[in-house]
Amino acid sequence: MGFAHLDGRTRQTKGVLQQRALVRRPSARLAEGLLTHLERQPVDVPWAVEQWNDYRQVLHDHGWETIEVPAADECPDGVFIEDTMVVYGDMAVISRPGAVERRLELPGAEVAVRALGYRLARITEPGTLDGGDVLKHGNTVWVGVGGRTNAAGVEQLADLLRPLGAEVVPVPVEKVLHLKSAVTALPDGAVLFHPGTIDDPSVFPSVLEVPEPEGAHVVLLNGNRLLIAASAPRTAELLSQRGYDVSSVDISEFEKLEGCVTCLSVRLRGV
Ligand SMILES: NC(=O)NCCC[C@H](N)C(=O)O
Repeated sequence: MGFAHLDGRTRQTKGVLQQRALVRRPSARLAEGLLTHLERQPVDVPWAVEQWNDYRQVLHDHGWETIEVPAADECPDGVFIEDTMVVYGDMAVISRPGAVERRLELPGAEVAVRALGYRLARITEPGTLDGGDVLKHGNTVWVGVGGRTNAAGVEQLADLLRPLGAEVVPVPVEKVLHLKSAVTALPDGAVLFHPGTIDDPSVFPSVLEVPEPEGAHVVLLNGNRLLIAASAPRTAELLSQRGYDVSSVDISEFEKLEGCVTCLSVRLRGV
């Protein structure tokens, strides 16, 4: 017996829940990726590809099917597929990245999610929105605003998701690239954060402070299983002590480009 999380509600389904994740292979031009808050460092692209394969393997080990979005080799940041869309229930909202150069990444992402049967909507001018600015838990959708995502983008997303039962909450973000560079949520809704990344953590009903910035990023695999970056060993230990089954993956080459574990996939939890 599976459960489908559509329209923000959980419905029992006859089938086994399909866990599918969109991923996109790193471009050979990865080292040219955009930087906002970090100094540029040399990037070992072949090692990045190995890390990307390891990331996919952890998803596979936990029952996820990864679906490769058509390559975008001319897009250095194409591997950060999370930014191209926001999926809620049976709707995929195609983003309008705040960085103009990343808009070339959208066509392949749109083809892939349409082929999976999702209804499509899109953010349009003057709105901008990156998927990395959108954190969902239950029917609450927190959206980072002030960096790559502007107020018009938040408003458009709210207009699209409210009819599906979502409550959209804007969160000012300026110290880090995206909202999910600062916070992600545990299965129980507790929001992980490291001091100094967001001004006002009280916007979240429940928070858990973590000992390192990278510890704020987790991917929910299923049940109590989490994926975290190898650069957050103290947080991995903290979460293990709280009863979570934590898998670590080294994504050092992506972190050099302000990427994190959530950026490398779009997780689709549907039937
Ligand atoms: N969701 C994310 O946090 N994506 C990371 C994007 C990093 C990329 N170098 C950028 O600046 O757009």
